[in-house]
Amino acid sequence: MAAQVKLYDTTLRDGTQGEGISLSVDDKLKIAEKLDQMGVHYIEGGWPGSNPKDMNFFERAKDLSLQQAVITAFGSTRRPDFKAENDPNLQRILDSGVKAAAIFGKTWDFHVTEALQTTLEENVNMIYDSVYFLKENGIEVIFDAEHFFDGYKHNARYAIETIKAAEEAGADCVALCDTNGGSLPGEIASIVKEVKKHVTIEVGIHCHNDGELGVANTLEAVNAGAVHIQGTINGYGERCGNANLISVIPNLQLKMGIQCVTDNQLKQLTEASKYIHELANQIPPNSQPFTGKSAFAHKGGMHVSAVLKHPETYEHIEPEQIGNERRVLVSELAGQSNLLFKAEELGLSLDKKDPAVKETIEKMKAMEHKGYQYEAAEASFELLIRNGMGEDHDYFQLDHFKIITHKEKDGDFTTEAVVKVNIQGQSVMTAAEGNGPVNALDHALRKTIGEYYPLIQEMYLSDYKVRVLDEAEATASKVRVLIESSDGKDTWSTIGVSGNIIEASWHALVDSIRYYFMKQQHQLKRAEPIASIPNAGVKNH
Ligand SMILES: CC(=O)SCCNC(=O)CCNC(=O)[C@H](O)C(C)(C)COP(=O)(O)OP(=O)(O)OC[C@H]1O[C@@H](n2cnc3c(N)ncnc32)[C@H](O)[C@@H]1OP(=O)(O)O
Ligand SMILES: CC(=O)C(=O)O
Repeated sequence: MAAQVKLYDTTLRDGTQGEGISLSVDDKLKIAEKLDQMGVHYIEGGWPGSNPKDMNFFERAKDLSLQQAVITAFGSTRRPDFKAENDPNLQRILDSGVKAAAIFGKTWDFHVTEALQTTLEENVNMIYDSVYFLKENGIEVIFDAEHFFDGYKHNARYAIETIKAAEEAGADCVALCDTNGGSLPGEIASIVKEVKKHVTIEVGIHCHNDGELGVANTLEAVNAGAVHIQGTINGYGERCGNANLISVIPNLQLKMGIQCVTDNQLKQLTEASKYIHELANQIPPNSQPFTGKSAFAHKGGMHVSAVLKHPETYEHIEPEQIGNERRVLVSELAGQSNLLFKAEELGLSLDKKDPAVKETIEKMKAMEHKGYQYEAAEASFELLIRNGMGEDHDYFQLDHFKIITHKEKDGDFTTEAVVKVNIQGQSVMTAAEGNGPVNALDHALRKTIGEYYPLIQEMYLSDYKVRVLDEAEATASKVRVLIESSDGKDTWSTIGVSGNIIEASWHALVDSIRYYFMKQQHQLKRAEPIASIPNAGVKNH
């Protein structure tokens, strides 16, 4: 179905004006390809008059084979008292070889006299001449009416005069900008409606998010007749960012019935959002609406119970429509529905009436009260459920461990750990060194049980996090250790809590190994029977 509105993405220009966002030319090209696949109609690649990187982007973008998106260059109107044909900024736009350009001009009288320091009349001429010059050179022109809403509120007559000058000079579209991001939805709607009485060309919208209304203001503008929609992926942009297209698109399509991309493109939204976060070196916020990890994550037992009966009880759309998924979290706020959902997800057949359901929930709540947080440690939680169902994954039992840390004045810091465990009735003891207590403990435990379970060599610790649970108690407080492990293919997280960081680490470490052995049970071979090894039973290194 044909699009009823046009999506204009400015991630590569306004998005990079956001603090901490910097993209290489390669990144920009990859993002441009992704935006095209997503169904975006215009991709603002940068400002050719600003820097050599942006110029290089336009040069290399000529080799992209895009399905539909038009690469667009950004720039400003000519400088006061310059001829448009002599203005270096406008010249760079022509040099970039684009078919479309967005140029911004002043529409707020205060900005004309105070920032540009020119006359109101000269500013109108700057707009007219610049648009005319680009149109004369065969370029589609979008006039970005900078500060339009603030300008309109201060001097409506002048603001309208500026956009009429752009229209008369041949602009194809006038995009009304809420540059300072402070307007309210009602103001946006009434001003867009008013503008539509004065111009006949396409009206567009470009909102910033300073009042956290970037998306709402954009949707209001569309309701009032705007058909050209500017925004950025994930809402990157100057100060608090721009209207987030990742939210604008599904709101338009699924709530307002305004077609802008195909249903298949809509399903790529979550993947596209993450991909662009990755290239921009940003950690995706879990709570990002629509595409965040938590956008369809249900934690409260009451919610889970209802969602399992009818998802729409606590979901505003079906997560699959935008390529996201429903998740159920486990915590002290869980009810039996959370547990049953998780069990099913894990392929465990657990009946609602099974006493293990109630017992496991009670045990989990008691552990959470001690400081455990299973939401972040799904492997430990799986062990807890399986344990509740009567499964035994106790591959070894601790007898004791000792850790000695040695530091000499101005000398090296060394740590040794000795671990003694029982494996299938045998007692085994090993020592190992490490660069700290947890590392030494990990090495010693691996050596000890490695003789029996060589599989342990396949897994390793990939992340280790410690959180002090009651900072007020200082060194007497509890610590929560979260360990992430991997075998190069999968990762899993386990947890330990104790008043002692080493004991907390031990619990997380042991859960990690148990979980891996449980998952790889088919490969879990035991080494030579210990009785055949001379002096078997106790090994001292
Ligand atoms: C609302 C927006 O987001 S607009 C986009 C803002 N983005 C950026 O600024 C990023 C890219 N900018 C740059 O690389 C640089 O600012 C450049 C190359 C464009 C200009 O650099 P410089 O020539 O050193 O000027 P500088 O940045 O200090 O100031 C901007 C000048 O443009 C003028 N100007 C501002 N808006 C306009 C306009 N719409 N039309 C013409 N001139 C303008 C300013 O009055 C100022 O002129 P002045 O130097 O005579 O005071
Ligand atoms: C043009 C632009 O980025 C703005 O006015 O915010």
